[in-house]
Amino acid sequence: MIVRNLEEARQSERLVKAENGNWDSTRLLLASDNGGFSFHITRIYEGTETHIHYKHHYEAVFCMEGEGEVETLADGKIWPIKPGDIYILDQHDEHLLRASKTMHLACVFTPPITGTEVHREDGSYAPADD
Ligand SMILES: CC(=O)NCC[C@H](N)C(=O)O
Repeated sequence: MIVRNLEEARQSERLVKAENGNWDSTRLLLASDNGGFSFHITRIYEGTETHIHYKHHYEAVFCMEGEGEVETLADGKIWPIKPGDIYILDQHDEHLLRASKTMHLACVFTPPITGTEVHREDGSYAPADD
């Protein structure tokens, strides 16, 4: 059994901030917990645009608060996102994530991330065995 608290985790190294200041993410469950997935609470700050391309991970993102949109680059489609929506990058979709109102997201990654990942130049996180 594991119990963790978001506010407590935000006071620790579990809180990771994007180098460009666009988002932060509190990694509540990680590869070291051996569950086969990781679970994060992410804030995407209002007025930001982030290029993301998880080539080595599958991610599901549930919006709890805020407002924004995802633009999938392969087809130029815009997907408005509001509380209650979930989007799933089942095709390792390259996309732009924009927040018009700071978004609070619950994110699940498989394979799990190790904890310190931030986006590389190409929008990806390093694969688990890197
Ligand atoms: C939605 C998304 O991928 N945002 C970037 C941060 C990521 N959720 C993470 O938790 O590392």
